[in-house]
Amino acid sequence: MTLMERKKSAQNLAETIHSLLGLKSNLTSNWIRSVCGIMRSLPSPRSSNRIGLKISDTEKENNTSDMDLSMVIPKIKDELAELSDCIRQLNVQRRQVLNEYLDMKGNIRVFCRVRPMNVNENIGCARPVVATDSSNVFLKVARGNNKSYSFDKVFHPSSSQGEVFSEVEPVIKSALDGYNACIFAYGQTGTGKTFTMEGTRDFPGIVPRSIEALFEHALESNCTYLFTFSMLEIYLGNLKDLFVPQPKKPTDPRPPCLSVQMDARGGIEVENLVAIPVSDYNQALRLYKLGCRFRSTASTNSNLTSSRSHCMIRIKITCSDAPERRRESNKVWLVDLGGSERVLKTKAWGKRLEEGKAINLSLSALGDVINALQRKKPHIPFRNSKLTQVLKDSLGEDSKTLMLVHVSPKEEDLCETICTLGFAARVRSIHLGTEDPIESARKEAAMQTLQETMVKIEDERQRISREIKDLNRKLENLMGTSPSYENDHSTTEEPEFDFGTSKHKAKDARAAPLSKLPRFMRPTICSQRKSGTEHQISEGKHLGQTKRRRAPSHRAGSVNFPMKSHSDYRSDCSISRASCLIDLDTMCNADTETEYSQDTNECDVKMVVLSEERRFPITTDGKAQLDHNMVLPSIGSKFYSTEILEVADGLNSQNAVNAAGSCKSKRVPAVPLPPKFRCNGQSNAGVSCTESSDAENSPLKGLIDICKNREESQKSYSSSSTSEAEIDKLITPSTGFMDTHSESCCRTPSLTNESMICTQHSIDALMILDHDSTNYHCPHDVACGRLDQNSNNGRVDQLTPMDGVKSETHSFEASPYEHREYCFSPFGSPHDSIGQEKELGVSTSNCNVEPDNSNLSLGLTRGDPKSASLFGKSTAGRQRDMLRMKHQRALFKDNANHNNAGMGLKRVSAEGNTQNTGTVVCPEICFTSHARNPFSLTFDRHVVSPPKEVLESIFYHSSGTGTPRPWIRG
Ligand SMILES: Nc1ncnc2c1ncn2[C@@H]1O[C@H](COP(=O)(O)OP(=O)(O)OP(=O)(O)O)[C@@H](O)[C@H]1O
Repeated sequence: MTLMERKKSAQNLAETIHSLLGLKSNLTSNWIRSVCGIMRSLPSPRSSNRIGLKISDTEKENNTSDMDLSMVIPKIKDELAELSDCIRQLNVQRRQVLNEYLDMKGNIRVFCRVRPMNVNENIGCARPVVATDSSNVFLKVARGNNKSYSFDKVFHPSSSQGEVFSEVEPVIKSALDGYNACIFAYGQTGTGKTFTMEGTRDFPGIVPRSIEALFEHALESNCTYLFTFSMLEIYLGNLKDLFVPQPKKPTDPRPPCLSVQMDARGGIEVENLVAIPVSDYNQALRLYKLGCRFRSTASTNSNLTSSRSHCMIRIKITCSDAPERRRESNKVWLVDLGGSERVLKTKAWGKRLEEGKAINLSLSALGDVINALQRKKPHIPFRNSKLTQVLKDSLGEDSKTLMLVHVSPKEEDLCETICTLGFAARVRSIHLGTEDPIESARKEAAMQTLQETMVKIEDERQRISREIKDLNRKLENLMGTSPSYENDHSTTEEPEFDFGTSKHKAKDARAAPLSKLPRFMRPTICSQRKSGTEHQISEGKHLGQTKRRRAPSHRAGSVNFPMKSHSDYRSDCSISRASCLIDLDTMCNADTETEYSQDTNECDVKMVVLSEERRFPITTDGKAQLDHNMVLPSIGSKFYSTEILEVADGLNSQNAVNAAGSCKSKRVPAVPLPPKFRCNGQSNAGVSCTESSDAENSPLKGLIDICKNREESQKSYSSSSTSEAEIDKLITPSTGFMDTHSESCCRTPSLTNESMICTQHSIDALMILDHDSTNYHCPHDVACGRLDQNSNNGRVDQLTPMDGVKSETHSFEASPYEHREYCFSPFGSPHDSIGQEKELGVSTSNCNVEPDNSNLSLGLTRGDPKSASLFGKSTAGRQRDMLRMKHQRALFKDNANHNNAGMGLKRVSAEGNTQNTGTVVCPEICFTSHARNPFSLTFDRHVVSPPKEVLESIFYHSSGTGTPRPWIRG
């Protein structure tokens, strides 16, 4: 037999056998075995794989030319189709099992996360009152009278972000299966809700991880998904789209408020909410960061960057080619709720009080709703708040809900912790000991079985995936083209639930040895502790951990709007009807306020029909109009027709808006002044100044005039030599004012020596630990009046000659994990000298006083405070800066470039420009620390303090107690 004939006969035999194999049910296994034996004995045998033909590479090389490809290829394709069907069925099974598993766990699950003590709390008197195991929280209320609360899962203080997300992951997974999902972070203010949801650059929270997981799973799937990303906040009962540019000035037209609509099937839609399609993780993250910038945050007694609203992220998922999905279009809500707060404790007033009340009301309404859902009550009070209205179709039986309750470990927060845990217990409807042990054991066993089933399904999927991969490769070789079965949805070697492969994701070291299991099924640190198999791994310490490079999120407050009904101070935004219900003078606390939820009528579902002009306000500024048009949905968009915008358009327009002056629109919380310091005729400046003839005689008059002239002529400072000369004259100390050598400070408060008092108090009250007290002063609660040159025609009449000088150098060390804004004033704390504490609320307001002759050189170093470096001072620069600091804010930023010893001092001007500089001269220093590690700040001060009456009209410090100071002495 020639080689050619042998090949031909082998081929024919193989084909014959193969066709017979199609009738395999009629053939005996012995017969197949013997035929296969014959085939193996033939030259260049063709081995058979599962049911098809397998051609070795060498043989392919030799025989491709004469093989009858038209026979082999269809068979491989048939095989692939069969395997794809298998995978599809396994997917359906997996979905069912996952859903069953989640149902058993509960469609509404409540987790608890206990915040770790921060450095300041550790060194202070606070002692932790919260102890946890994997599902219980124990409160040390009194000796022998501990309280305990049970949760679906408890994350203790050392739990990592990855651990938290591992419990959230199944919900995200089931969102891809078409279920609506809702994940909340609830808790007292300052307990770490934003940390859990947003996280930091190095410790990304649930939002970035969820986005990433969604895209990863979608990629692995064989379906085509469309994701759209939206962000809104509920601020004082109003829905605000965080992607719509906010007005830069109070007079600018405001974008219309969003309204909630319901369709015939009970689906909820937020009308006009901008939804931007995103196709990958990076796009979504960019949008998220963008939206975060417009969130309303403010400083309170409890948290320097307190969220004053509920921030809601909506990811809408649409998939039309997966009939097995629960819905064609569904949504995931990720909600960072505003912090519940006891108004009496936070001492909030005015704006902050209203915000706190609005937050408490809606949280109470949310608790009512979830409780009613849990108890399967016939009436669910969705209409009691905007929050619950928006989430109506995402809470309930057909949805997955996760509530992450956050508590503080501090003793002084015990009351709030009890309230929070009580709320959680109410939501969960289960208190410790009320669960039937037999029933829970049965449930545990069933869940265990489901877990095992899922693992089996996952194994099978992987095996078939590998086969598909092999066949595809062969097909490619035979055809010389890419495989036609590219959409095999399980081509990856990784288990479907393992997210550790993403290039964006910080890898979880614990994933490796337990990779057999989906991550959310792997034991957590808690359970490992319980079972004695604890891995001593904490977040950030993993070897080889890939850090996610996330830019630090920037926060900015909302734009100020004049509030008519409260004319004695500037305020922002409108007041909801809910907040109006409550008398501002009433001293309530959070506990009593929660009773108001049923009275709130802020939440009626309404159809807002806006005129064209209102939807698209025509401004004289063509660009502004363009911005709005680019981002707002189209006029014609009706209910359920939220326009989908191009992500690039949205981002571009936002960037344009930001560049145009987002810094300008940052919140500058205004602080009302007591009547004695308020002057007639001035309302929009924090401090009003009557015109006084004394001003004409003021030694600062020259300086004031210079400023005025400068504004009028719009000249740059540097170009005005006259100005500089005059400034020089004014600021140069003549009678020993500028003592450049540090001298020891007068520490004896003496009303007769105001300059010393002021200088010392500014440090004592704002920065230095009060060793005699168990409490700390609240350094950030600096309320500043404004001497607004525009509104006051440039006169700063109350400033009188300077009468003191101090030069000091101090070094401090900030605590880690701070993402805070600090303010301090070289003028000092006047409340002692005034003789009474001013309970004027809190603010980290800009200080817009005229440049005085205080001079600060600021330097920032990382790590060792002793090695703090000072930026050099340049006389010329200082003079320029002194003027520039008017209406400016000094902002420290943790530079990404760690090699830079100075770490970069960035100044943000009123115009939004930033410039690196080494010297700051300003009457008040405000800066934001994004530092994760301790850093130190060293400054030289040369303060010439104004006399008491000037201080009284400019600065007030609230006397917040109990709030840990962000600073410790370095
Ligand atoms: N698990 C944690 N690990 C480390 N730091 C944390 C943790 N939780 C919270 N923090 C820190 O505590 C501070 C307050 O947290 P955060 O701002 O997230 O609180 P919040 O509950 O969102 O407050 P609010 O409701 O007022 O907005 C932040 O500096 C944050 O970094």
